[in-house]
Amino acid sequence: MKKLAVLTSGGDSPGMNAAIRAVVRKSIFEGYEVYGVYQGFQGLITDNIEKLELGDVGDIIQRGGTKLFSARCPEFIDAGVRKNAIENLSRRGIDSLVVIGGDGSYRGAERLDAEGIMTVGVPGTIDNDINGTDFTIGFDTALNTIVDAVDKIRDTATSHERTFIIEVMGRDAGDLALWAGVAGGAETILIPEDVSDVKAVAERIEAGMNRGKKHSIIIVAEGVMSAGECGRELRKYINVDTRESVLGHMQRGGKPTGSDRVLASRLGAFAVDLLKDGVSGCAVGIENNRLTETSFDEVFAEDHQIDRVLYKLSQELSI
Ligand SMILES: Nc1ncnc2c1ncn2[C@@H]1O[C@H](COP(=O)(O)OP(=O)(O)OP(=O)(O)O)[C@@H](O)[C@H]1O
Ligand SMILES: O=P(O)(O)OC[C@H]1O[C@](O)(CO)[C@@H](O)[C@@H]1O
Ligand SMILES: [Mg+2]
Repeated sequence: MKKLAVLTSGGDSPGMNAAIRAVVRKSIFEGYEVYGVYQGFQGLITDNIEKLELGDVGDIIQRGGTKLFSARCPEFIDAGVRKNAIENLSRRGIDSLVVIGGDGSYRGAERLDAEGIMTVGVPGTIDNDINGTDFTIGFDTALNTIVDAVDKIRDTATSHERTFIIEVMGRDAGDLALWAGVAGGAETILIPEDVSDVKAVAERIEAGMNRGKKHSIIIVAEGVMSAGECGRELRKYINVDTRESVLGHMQRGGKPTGSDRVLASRLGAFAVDLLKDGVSGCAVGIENNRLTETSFDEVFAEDHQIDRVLYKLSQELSI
């Protein structure tokens, strides 16, 4: 019987459980024996691998986090360490692997594929920073978590006539900041894909205040600077009552949205389809609502780009 394994790696993201469920159920549907690797690449090295049955992935589609746990495992860069991981799979007769994770996890997945384990990547990260897909699993949930926080902060910003600086995650990508800024009606969105001119931001806030505007929301992506740094910079140019709010890891938790559950289900099952057809060394994605596969080489070829049209719109709407 063909054997396939699945793992989650890197920062967890809401919807990873739905993706695990899809991989497991689709694999069994296709006649595979399926294994769960616990703690990402770490579990491959330590041989933390268990056979999964249909019932093992019941009652998880609605849960945040990952049933298989996740880890950052820096030593996986070492080919000698990976050899041990591959041996742990081969000993069980497992020749196919689904890696659910972000861009870093794809690096490990690409290596495993080159070294003899047929591997497909599924984009699971809140950062939305992966080429070959319009959306990553968890992005929509994190976006909604941020928007909810922004709405709440706006209430108190209005009452106290303050400028709030809200720092959001995204590592080197500005997608969460941009989408949350548009959805939350932020006055300013600072993303790493553009030059951040805090003096110009201060001038805009001042102009707004002169027009009678009482409060302001600035969303700053963590890849630009911290909320604290942004506040200090801003106060160099204007005398404004600011408060900073770092949303932190709450952005990674919570029930996945319906969209993330459906996306995870589609992508997880598609990854199994590809492996069944002998296709590997690639990542699955969704582009214009169509399921696509993109070779790891192509995924890595260029830096992830922000949606420039949406960014321009955000500027037009926040004057
Ligand atoms: N060059 C590489 N070679 C082999 N493995 C790698 C490489 N880069 C990263 N990895 C593995 O992938 C793991 C996850 O990578 P990383 O911490 O960048 O998270 P990610 O998958 O990008 O997810 P997220 O950004 O959402 O946290 C690393 O801890 C490491 O085990
Ligand atoms: O949970 P950790 O290891 O602190 O990592 C935080 C990072 O992980 C992410 O949440 C997901 O990549 C980033 O947005 C953030 O920079
Ligand atoms: Mg990443």
